[in-house]
Amino acid sequence: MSNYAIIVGSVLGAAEYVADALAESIKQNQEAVEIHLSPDLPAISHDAIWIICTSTHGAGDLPDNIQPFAEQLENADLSAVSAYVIGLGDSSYDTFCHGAKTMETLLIQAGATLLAPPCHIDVLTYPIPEDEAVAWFTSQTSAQSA
Ligand SMILES: Cc1cc2nc3c(=O)[nH]c(=O)nc-3n(C[C@H](O)[C@H](O)[C@H](O)COP(=O)(O)O)c2cc1C
Repeated sequence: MSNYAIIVGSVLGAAEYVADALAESIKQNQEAVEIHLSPDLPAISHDAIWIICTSTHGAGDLPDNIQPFAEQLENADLSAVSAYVIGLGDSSYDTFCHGAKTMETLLIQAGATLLAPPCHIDVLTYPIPEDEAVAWFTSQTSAQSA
C-alpha cells in the first residue's frame, strides 16, 4: 500500500512536474507513493495521504483530466481521508488558484481532513514551482512528525 497518493490536475505539464518532484522527495524518505494522472476515486486508497496537485485553467476552471474526479467527490464519503492541497496559478488572473480552491471545498464537503492550509504557488513569483512545492511539503511533514 502506498503512503501517499498524488492526484494531478494539469494541462501544460507544470503540475505534473510538481507531482514528480514531490514523489521523488517522498521516496527519498523510504515511503511509497502513487501518482494519478487520470484520477478515479475507486482506484485511490483512503488509507494513503492524498496530495491534490492542480493548476487552474480557463476562467478559474479545473484542468480537464481532474474534472471527472472532482465530480466523483461530490457524492463521496472521504471521512477517512487526510489530504494536502497544492495549487499552481498565475496571480495576474482574478481567479488565482480557483482550481485548487474548488478541490479544497470538495474535500471538506466530503468530510476529508486537511493536514495543512493549502499551498497556492504563484508561477509569476516561482517560475520553478516544483522547488517551492517540495520545500513547502517538507516543512509540513517535518512539522507533523515533530
Ligand atoms: C489559458 C490559461 C488560463 C489560465 N487561467 C488561470 C486562472 O484562471 N487562474 C490561475 O490562477 N491561473 C491560470 N492560468 C495559469 C496556470 O494555472 C499556470 O500557468 C500553471 O502553472 C499551469 O499548470 P499546468 O501546466 O500544470 O496546467 C492559466 C493559464 C492558461 C495558459
